[in-house]
Amino acid sequence: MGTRIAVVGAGTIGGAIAVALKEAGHEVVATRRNVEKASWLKEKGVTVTRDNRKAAGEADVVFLAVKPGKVGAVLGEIADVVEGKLVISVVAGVSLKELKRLASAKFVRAMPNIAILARESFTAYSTDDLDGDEVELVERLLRTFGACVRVEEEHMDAITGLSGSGPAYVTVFLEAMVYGGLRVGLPRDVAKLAALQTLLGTAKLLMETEAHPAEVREWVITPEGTTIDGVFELEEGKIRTAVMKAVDAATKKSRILSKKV
Ligand SMILES: NC(=O)C1=CN([C@@H]2O[C@H](COP(=O)(O)OP(=O)(O)OC[C@H]3O[C@@H](n4cnc5c(N)ncnc54)[C@H](OP(=O)(O)O)[C@@H]3O)[C@@H](O)[C@H]2O)C=CC1
Ligand SMILES: O=C(O)[C@@H]1CCC=N1
Repeated sequence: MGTRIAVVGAGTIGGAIAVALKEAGHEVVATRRNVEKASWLKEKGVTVTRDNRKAAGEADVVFLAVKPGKVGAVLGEIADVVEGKLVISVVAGVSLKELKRLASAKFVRAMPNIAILARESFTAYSTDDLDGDEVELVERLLRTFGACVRVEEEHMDAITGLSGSGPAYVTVFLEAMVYGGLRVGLPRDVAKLAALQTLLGTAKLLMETEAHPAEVREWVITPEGTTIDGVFELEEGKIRTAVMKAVDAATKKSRILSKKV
């Protein structure tokens, strides 16, 4: 049976959450102030309103998806109607301790990514005072987004820097792959499909074989062949350092976001 869900803050990620849950058979009400910008949600059967208190008050589970700087005001507005309820926050950088200071709800801190739109999110979550049935409900809801893993809260900022922000890094790499293809004369549509399918296929291969990425790379590099020349250029461009620095910078930013509440 479907659960009654309110998504408070139906922007980019809140909208994706609302649609995924609606399509999984739940009753979903989504809120934002500019409701005219949420017509795509209505088309998917999500009820849209400006009324946070009514939406949260009538729901069994509330998702919180506003920006960190809005959490204090929004939780202040709905605190009494979410008392004792499950509230799943996907807000970057805001700790369970901070959330509990703002309302007496049963909080879950979760970090999905935009691949919810394709039901292929990696979502990590953390919580400390839910019973077994509540944890089961949370996982059932989060699994509608894609893969879901429970972690200690100390890892949530790093998860934000790695997989929460990750789709942005991957699209930079993908765009570069496509440009590389254009530079050596491929038609645009072929270059795009070649890059996308290569990413998808490599990820699937690594998942299925559980091989280390370095091992798969060795399978591709033929001695004196083509790939080693490409890999040589990548290493000279310090791609690994660049990606590690990107994850590090986003993690550090997540760690300071709590100060904005
Ligand atoms: N984008 C992503 O990939 C991810 C984002 N997140 C987290 O999700 C949160 C939202 O990010 P994102 O979706 O990118 O940002 P958006 O700006 O797209 O969404 C935030 C939404 O909150 C709404 N909002 C603001 N104030 C209120 C209010 N008082 N009541 C109800 N709704 C309100 C805004 O709409 P309006 O102005 O119309 O009210 C807006 O649509 C952030 O905390 C971020 O850390 C987490 C994982 C991934
Ligand atoms: O950029 C942000 O702050 C959010 C959190 C993770 C992805 N987007």
